[in-house]
Amino acid sequence: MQAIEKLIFQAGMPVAALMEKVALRITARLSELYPAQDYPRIGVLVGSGHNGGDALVVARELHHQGRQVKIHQVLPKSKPLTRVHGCYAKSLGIPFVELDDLADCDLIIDGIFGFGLERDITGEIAIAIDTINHWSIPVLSIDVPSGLHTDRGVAMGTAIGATHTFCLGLWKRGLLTESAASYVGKLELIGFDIPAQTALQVLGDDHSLWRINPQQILRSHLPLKRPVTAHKYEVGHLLLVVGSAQYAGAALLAAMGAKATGVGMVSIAVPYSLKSLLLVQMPDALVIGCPETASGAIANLPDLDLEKYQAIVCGCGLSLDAAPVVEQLVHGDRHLVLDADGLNAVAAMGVEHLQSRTGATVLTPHWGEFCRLFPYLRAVERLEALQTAVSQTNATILLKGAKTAIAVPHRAMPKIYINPESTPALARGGSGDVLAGMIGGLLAQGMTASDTAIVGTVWQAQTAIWLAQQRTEMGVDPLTLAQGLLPFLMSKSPL
Ligand SMILES: NC(=O)C1=CN([C@@H]2O[C@H](COP(=O)(O)OP(=O)(O)OC[C@H]3O[C@@H](n4cnc5c(N)ncnc54)[C@H](O)[C@@H]3O)[C@@H](O)[C@H]2O)[C@@H](O)CC1
Ligand SMILES: [K+]
Repeated sequence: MQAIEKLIFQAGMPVAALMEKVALRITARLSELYPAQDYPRIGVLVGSGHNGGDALVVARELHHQGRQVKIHQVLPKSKPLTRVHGCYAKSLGIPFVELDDLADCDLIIDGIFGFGLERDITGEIAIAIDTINHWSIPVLSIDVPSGLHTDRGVAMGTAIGATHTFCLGLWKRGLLTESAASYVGKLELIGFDIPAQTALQVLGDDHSLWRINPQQILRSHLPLKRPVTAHKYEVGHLLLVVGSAQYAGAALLAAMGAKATGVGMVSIAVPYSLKSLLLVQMPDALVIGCPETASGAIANLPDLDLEKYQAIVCGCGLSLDAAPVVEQLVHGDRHLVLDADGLNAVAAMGVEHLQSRTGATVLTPHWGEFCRLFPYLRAVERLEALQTAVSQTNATILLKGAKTAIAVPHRAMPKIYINPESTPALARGGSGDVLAGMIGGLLAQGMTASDTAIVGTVWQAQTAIWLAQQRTEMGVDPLTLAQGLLPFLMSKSPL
């Protein structure tokens, strides 16, 4: 961003004009989200740099709209442009006040730091940020919540917990990270017409990090279309290798996730004692009862011709006692989705066994499972760790979290796609089983591994958001989720 900004200024755009343009756009969007009748009193926090300059222009405009604006400057000195905006605001009679005088505001605008934050925040500014975080006043952060590292998304000492963040120009990497999720609130991009040529010059066209556009992903992939002459075995045969005496429900939830994808045929390999349970719940599935270990896990797969399956999902509720089965599948050539104990079994056998697989491999770990798979990456930043993990395994890895990241093998440098919209309603035992089944169902129907991971993630997250609006976050249990996948799609594109 700094390099792009420099080129724009070199080409002749005056710095002050760009600040004016950006701040007017911020003001326009702010006025839509926080209308004057509901938010008459505005507190504006101003730092020493151009983030503070933006905030001062917004303060001026809101003052002219007739709102009661108060400004608190956190540092005595400012950059020249910020200083002159401050002088003009004073000349208009906008009061410059102590921090505590903002406590009665309806909205706080955070213009303390943007991408110019250089070091940890300490002393009075840290105290000010912590104080604001204790108030229950909505906060709108300009560019980034002050204190958050623009690239890494970690708090530098402390950081503002924003209600809304208006990111300026281009998405900043840090805002999309897992660690930023609890600081950024709702994210919006405020564009300011960066010339495409300038962006290309700085960034090139082969980026390794992408922000998923959920609406576009859904529109272009779902519902899946099948040929009019489709035969059930032409629209995918999926095998699930799942379940144990201890975790029977996971098998069922994975199967329900798979079913929602419309896959032509679902076969479910479970320990023999679970067979009748699965059949009652999934009469359309072929249930294969397998020999069991003493603990009720799958001991081995009976003589199955794995060639007939287009994809296999392995791991949901499996238990580690079924590790030999995971090993067999990893050494096979089928497209394979590994989840839960499937991942733990691979962690025990060593991830290097994935490298030579000929079929596609999709791993769906949360961070704990990821660290078991790649213990030497535990201390590395999440997205960097993900990139290394993909390079070493040649697998598509879906790292679950508030900002699920999907990393895909791509020449020298894996590509990472971040899902920007989700809901904590999904933080619930069983959500992952549904997802693994969905990915398997899509994979069996011929979608590429990377598309299945992206489409599955987006479809699940958007369904959960939709369900949470109707039933609250408490109401999005995995069964409801699996059953909501298709009604959600219908609500998007009624037939
Ligand atoms: N993207 C762009 O091209 C545009 C950027 N603009 C704004 O400019 C911002 C960047 O402005 P700046 O480069 O002036 O940087 P900032 O406004 O983020 O802050 C830099 C100032 O903070 C001080 N500082 C940094 N870390 C500190 C710490 N830990 N404790 C105390 N002081 C600290 C620095 O000495 C410097 O004075 C963007 O975030 C955005 O809001 C807009 O004005 C217009 C367009
Ligand atoms: K800010």
